[in-house]
Amino acid sequence: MKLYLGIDGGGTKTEAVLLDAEERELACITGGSTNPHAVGYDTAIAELKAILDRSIAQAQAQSSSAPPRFRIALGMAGVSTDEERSLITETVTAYLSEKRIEGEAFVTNDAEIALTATLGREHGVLAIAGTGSIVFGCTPEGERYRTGGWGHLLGDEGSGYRIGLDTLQAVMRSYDGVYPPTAMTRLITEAHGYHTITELKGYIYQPGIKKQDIAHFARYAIEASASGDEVACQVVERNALELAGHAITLINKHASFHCADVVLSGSIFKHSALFNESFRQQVSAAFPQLRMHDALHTPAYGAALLAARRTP
Ligand SMILES: Nc1ncnc2c1ncn2[C@@H]1O[C@H](COP(=O)(O)OP(=O)(O)OP(=O)(O)O)[C@@H](O)[C@H]1O
Repeated sequence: MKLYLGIDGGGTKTEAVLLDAEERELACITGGSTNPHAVGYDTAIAELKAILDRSIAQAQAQSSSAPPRFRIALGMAGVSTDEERSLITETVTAYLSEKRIEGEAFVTNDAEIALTATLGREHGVLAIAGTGSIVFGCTPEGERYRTGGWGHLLGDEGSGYRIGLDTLQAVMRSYDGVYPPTAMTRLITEAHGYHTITELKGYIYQPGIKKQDIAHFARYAIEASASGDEVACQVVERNALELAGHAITLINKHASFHCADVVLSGSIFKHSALFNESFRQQVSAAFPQLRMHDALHTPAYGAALLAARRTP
């Protein structure tokens, strides 16, 4: 019996989806971040092995006959160079042999799995706004292009991280009177049990504060902007326009992208109507023939489809 496991390793969480030979979903497992640039290699690999343990235990519990054979596709945020891909492939291959499990693994990227999840194919344009951000394009002939995706220090425009950082800076500017009062201040003080917003300083400058801790604050801009808060709307719209600029640059790189399907993926597109709409308007104004789609299925499901359909 052959089973297909798709893994979407994000900056905040990792999701695994298990499909049977008929591409029916058997299980969905979630765990912590497996992005080595967000949590470090040791933690990322330990988390990946824990997710493999749980996925394989679920698969074995559901297969009554002979032990299943696995094909595993991993779409990992932050794993983009050949060296990084080899390291993850070797780690998973060694894991399978150590556990005496029959199977093979290959690493794709978080863009290809998200495109496959919605379009059922790997060509098209994808904008991801999750903890990080990237715009990715693949032509029908398999040529690949990307804009952004350089991580939180070098890029990540329009990401949860950047919106989170802008949110933190905006509430401090509002406290100083540089910006007008904003509902984000109350949302943060209430959620964190602060008496005053200045307590943020003690939290943010603690050692060990990570990219995803900053990205967490994006939710306050998203919530306040939904009620029309001026400062929050500016934060959200500015980031949507920055990511739209990346998308327009990417689309300009190849004629086939000018009338392509564009998939909008990641929690920021999902949870912020303002972000989603601002992005769509800006990009459609430049390329009116594009077809925009909100992501239909999870990227982990797309990874599992790739595991089923692509030979490593
Ligand atoms: N309910 C919510 N409301 C508003 N924002 C949210 C919500 N849930 C998550 N977010 C935002 O989305 C970010 C995570 O997005 P997502 O789950 O798409 O990323 P990820 O897959 O972990 O990361 P990536 O793919 O970028 O490495 C959080 O950091 C937060 O900023």
